Amino acid sequence: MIELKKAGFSYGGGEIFRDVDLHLAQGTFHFLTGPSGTGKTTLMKMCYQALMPDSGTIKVFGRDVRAMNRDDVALVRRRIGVVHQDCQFLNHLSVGENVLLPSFVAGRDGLDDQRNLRELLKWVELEENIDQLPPELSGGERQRAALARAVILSPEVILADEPTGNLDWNMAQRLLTLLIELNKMGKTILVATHDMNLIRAARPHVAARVLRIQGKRVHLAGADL
Ligand SMILES: Nc1ncnc2c1ncn2[C@@H]1O[C@H](COP(=O)(O)OP(=O)(O)OP(=O)(O)O)[C@@H](O)[C@H]1O
Repeated sequence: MIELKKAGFSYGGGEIFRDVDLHLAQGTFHFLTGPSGTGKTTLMKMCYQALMPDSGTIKVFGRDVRAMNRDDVALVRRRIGVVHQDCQFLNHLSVGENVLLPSFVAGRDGLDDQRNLRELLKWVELEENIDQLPPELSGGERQRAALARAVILSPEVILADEPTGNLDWNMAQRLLTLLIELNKMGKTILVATHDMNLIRAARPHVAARVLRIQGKRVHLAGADL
């Protein structure tokens, strides 16, 4: 689904990645770890074309990102759901409107998605919160709303950036369970996290691989976590 070959990236003078190889095959579940500031968010942005590599290639759904025009990028992005580290809600819109936002941005008439909305909010246990504003939600509720928004267009790939970062352990486990459910439905999942306990908790339920950013490259970690 997403493949990086010898990809390099710098912010101005600051090199973040050099010769990164990465392959997220269909239906796989990966965790992405690494100390703060090593580039987890940056790598995710490269995967959904918010950032272009300076060198090497990135293929998304088999297509080289450099060969895509803006329309191609927009179409590809609908196939990738993103849970941003800070959720990125529009605080003047309700939870329901925020979850439906990708549908409006994609120019869909929204009817099917509105039918999906209630199902989706039920799935993340937020059906009572549909008319609330994002600032009125707890941290765990916000993360679950962000997950609902990431999957409203039924993407094939879900990228979640520290989705459990500010949550207590029970809430983190609930969110992990939702991500594992999505993977069992065939979705390809990449979760950036600092939390080794989260990775250990996933082990009995999903054959997740662990990627570690080290020395500006992405390494497959061993089983010794
Ligand atoms: N827009 C930007 N311009 C310049 N430097 C940036 C920009 N965004 C991130 N960086 C730098 O790039 C490096 C990687 O940042 P990134 O946010 O990808 O790391 P991270 O591993 O996700 O960190 P954290 O775990 O703290 O969220 C950091 O040193 C950061 O300061």
